[in-house]
Amino acid sequence: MIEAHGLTKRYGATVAVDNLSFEVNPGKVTGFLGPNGAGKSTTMRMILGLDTPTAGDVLIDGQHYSDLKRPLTKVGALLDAKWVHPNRSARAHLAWMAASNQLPKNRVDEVLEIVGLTEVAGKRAGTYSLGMSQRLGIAGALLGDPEILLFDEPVNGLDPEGIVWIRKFMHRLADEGRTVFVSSHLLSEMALTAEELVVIGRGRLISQSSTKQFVDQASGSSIKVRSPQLGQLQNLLNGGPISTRIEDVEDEGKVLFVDGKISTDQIGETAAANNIVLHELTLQRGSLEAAFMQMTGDSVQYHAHDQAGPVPPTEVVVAEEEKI
Ligand SMILES: Nc1ncnc2c1ncn2[C@@H]1O[C@H](COP(=O)(O)OP(=O)(O)OP(=O)(O)O)[C@@H](O)[C@H]1O
Repeated sequence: MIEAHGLTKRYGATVAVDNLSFEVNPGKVTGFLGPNGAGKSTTMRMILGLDTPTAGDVLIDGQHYSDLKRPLTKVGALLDAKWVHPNRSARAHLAWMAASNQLPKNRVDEVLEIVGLTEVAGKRAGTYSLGMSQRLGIAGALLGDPEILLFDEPVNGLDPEGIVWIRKFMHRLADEGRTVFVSSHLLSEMALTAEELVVIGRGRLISQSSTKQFVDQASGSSIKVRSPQLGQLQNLLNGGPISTRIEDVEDEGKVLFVDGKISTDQIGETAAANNIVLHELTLQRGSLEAAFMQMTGDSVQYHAHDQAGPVPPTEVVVAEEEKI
């Protein structure tokens, strides 16, 4: 478990992390989201004792990172994939890391096998592609078989197969009961990978919740109904704590949208009890991207000049890989 309490980091006049408190629990993949410059990397560095907080505290299972005796056996991290001596082979690099934490030598070949680098383990790390370097970084994080794993942008530079591999791999690590904390710019990837989210903007906590709650709270959801008896159904539904509207939708004709505290089950049952034929009954959830834009709108430090307007809710939770 990772616990941050009032974590703050100032660099001169810049407040990189501002009174941030959150928890990352075992058994789940927790995503760490925030616009560029929000303070994600600074927070990760403070968790790992690479930066000292100006105020506040962050603990790993109740201890500061600097107090861990053999840190690699407790926390594994991938922060910067290119943080490897370019003339060292992957095997030599991992052997050096293993020796620094009194880990058995055979663990090096095990982790190389896990990340699929066995065949190139003797090559100089400087010749690796970014994707291979990411895999080497992940191998390093796994060396001590730690309970807690931190990954900063782990899918950077990976091809689609590599992205799917890392997603499944993170789920496996969480299923084994480990704490997995991962930052990414790829919202669609986070929607598939993370069950929990810590969202920050300008160094401050915006939200900590499940991914589903985050999407539902921020962008709402509505129920879409198509039926040849729309008016009749609308009359039956009106009156409760909900709102309804009928709209003309291209290629679909008239569609009833229902917002508020009502489920698709309840609407289906109301329709059946009144012999109303339904052609469609769909819960339309917002996308993670729409929720993210809405929740972090004011905290984006560097806006693009041609920034698009708010993204409307879509039926599909996950859009194709879209960058923040
Ligand atoms: N060593 C440093 N000295 C001065 N300012 C810094 C330093 N490190 C980070 N910052 C500033 O702190 C803020 C947060 O940066 P950080 O890299 O933690 O954000 P981030 O969320 O990881 O961003 P990105 O997604 O772009 O990597 C930024 O304004 C950044 O310019």
